[in-house]
Amino acid sequence: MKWPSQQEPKKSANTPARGGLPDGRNAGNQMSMPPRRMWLIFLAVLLVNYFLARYLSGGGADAPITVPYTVFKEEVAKGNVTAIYSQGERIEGRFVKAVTWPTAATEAPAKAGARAQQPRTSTTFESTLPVFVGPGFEQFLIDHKVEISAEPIQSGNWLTTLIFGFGPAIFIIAFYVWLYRRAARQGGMGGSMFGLGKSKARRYDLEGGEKVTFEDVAGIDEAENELVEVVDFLKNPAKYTRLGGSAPKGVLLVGAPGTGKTLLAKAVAGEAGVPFFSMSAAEFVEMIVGVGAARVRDLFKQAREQAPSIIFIDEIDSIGRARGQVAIGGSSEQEQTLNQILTEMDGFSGREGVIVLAATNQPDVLDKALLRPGRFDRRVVVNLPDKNGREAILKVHTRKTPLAADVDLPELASTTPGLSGADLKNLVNEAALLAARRDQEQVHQKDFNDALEKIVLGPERPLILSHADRERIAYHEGGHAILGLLVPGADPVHRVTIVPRGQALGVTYQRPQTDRYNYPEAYLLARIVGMLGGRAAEEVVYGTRTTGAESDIEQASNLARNMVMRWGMSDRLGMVQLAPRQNPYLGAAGGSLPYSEETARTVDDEVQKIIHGCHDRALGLLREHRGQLDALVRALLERETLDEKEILEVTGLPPAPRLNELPEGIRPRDDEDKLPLL
Ligand SMILES: Nc1ncnc2c1ncn2[C@@H]1O[C@H](COP(=O)(O)OP(=O)(O)OP(=O)(O)O)[C@@H](O)[C@H]1O
Ligand SMILES: [Zn+2]
Repeated sequence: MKWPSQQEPKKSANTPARGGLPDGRNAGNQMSMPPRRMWLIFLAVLLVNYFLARYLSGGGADAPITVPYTVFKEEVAKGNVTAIYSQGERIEGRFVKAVTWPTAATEAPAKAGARAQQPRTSTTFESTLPVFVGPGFEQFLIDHKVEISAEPIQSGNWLTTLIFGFGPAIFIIAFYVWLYRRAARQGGMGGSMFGLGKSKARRYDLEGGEKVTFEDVAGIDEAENELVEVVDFLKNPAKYTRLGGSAPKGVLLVGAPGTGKTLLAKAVAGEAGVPFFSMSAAEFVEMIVGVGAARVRDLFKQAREQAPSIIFIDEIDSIGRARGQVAIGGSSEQEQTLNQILTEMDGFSGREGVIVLAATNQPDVLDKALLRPGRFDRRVVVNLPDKNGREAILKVHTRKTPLAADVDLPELASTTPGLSGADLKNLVNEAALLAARRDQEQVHQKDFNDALEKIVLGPERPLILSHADRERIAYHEGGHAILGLLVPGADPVHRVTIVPRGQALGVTYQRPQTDRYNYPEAYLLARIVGMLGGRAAEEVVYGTRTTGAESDIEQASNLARNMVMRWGMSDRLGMVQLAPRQNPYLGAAGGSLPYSEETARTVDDEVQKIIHGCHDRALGLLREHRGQLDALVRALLERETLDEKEILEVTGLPPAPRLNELPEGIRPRDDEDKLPLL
């Protein structure tokens, strides 16, 4: 049994955030026609070819009949042959009057094993001369006025030959030409099939991609503001270069996945009204060495021809890794590609009006050469949106969604810390699908909540649980929830459920009132008390323990360890850094800092002290408020899911007093000081 609780709707690794969505930027990736259908067309073409050939050769009235030499000689003797053409032993010829062969008479004694031939009538024939034909043969023909022709007799035959001989080849070639044209028009496959060195860059605006403007970008205002200047430059390059100043060439967009880097780049192009060439860096590098560099050249050439324009290189870290650090194999190819990008960027003056935007979520691994002046010397950080940002993004994506009156976007924004723009877009989409499935005309708040739960925890799991199990789960979740209400400084409890979902058998959601960028110690302790509340409730009620607290224990231990090792919250150890800071984009960083064994023991002691203290506090509070806990559990067993209002109603508890909140707007600089979410 495992019921990780108190999950914050943090972005989970398997959030099906982006990908399946109609995103426009993937449009050029695939041919619009599935390969299977192309094979069908190919087959059809071959079939048509076959039947045409058969018709012309077999079905035609003038198809020659094959006659024995004796019959041929007879017909010549009768004066019924006008002309022949001979090549080696084979002769073709034309009758005066059509002849039917084989005749009914000759058919009967047909030799066993001889191929049965259907009687046919024709004015042309073929035959084979026996080797013993003497010199008198020619005279014999002349006597019977047979013209000996220098050219093949069967006039219609060249077509047959052509189709038989070259038809399939011609059709195949035509088919490929057609395929290539199509692909070239789409800018997709043609590149990889026929011109490896062609960049597969897609001109977004030509693909029928909707024009994106800053209107479509929300919640990342700082990044947006920094790009306004780029737009201005593209619109009016002369203004900048008039006094000899040089224009921006490269801008690096840094931010977590799904924060809208691609969207921003498109918006810059859209605002400036210039072509947008986009390409993922991973696409540059193929198995064949040298291809990457050629593609880069081609990409820049295209962009320059259509300047002013924007080149967008996604995931630049996949080729821009510091040289020499790349894993063996493929490294030289990456290096070449990277060098080509550097060369191209040095090559244009900046007056040409080509601006290169590149995106990455790992700026620290990039080769320093990429970041030098004249290259990607500007860096724009795209942060995960804060509460107001999330609200704005939800507004953008619900523009076309019919929302019911009960939908509270600010509330939704406050329950979704850690979600990116792409996640929020996905949330709106899931909620709309859910509402449609429920035959509603509008999307309700409940649809959003259910969609969020599904995204964060996975779909509901139909588990058949005994009454005893359900009760135990209800007490566990009830413990988390009650403590969330009782402990000063804890996040408000937003929702409790004992519906199994994904890995969890039950969930208690708490939502921060504001985005916090700086966490007071009391808040951290309140969180640990809440995390330990599930197990504590089980102990108070049943006096026994289960495995259900595994992920609670994991989270609480991590938090306590960070308090001691990173945030100087142990009096015994003081403000000594014992664990490295975490990369905000990569989660926990590897490596550890050196310290003595004695310190290690002290760390363990201090962590244990925090955990034990919080555990005792949880037990004490729950014993004291057993009545409220029982009431909450009764309601949970009955209704399975309770929201904030219902929880306060059934427990009769007032919302817990809050610690002083940080004023909104206090933000860390860039990506530096943001505490990793817990
Ligand atoms: N700030 C935002 N405002 C509005 N929509 C957003 C925002 N951020 C992301 N989205 C939505 O999410 C989609 C995907 O975002 P986008 O591809 O721009 O993210 P990204 O940062 O480039 O991600 P990746 O690093 O994975 O390439 C966008 O098309 C857009 O619909
Ligand atoms: Zn729990």
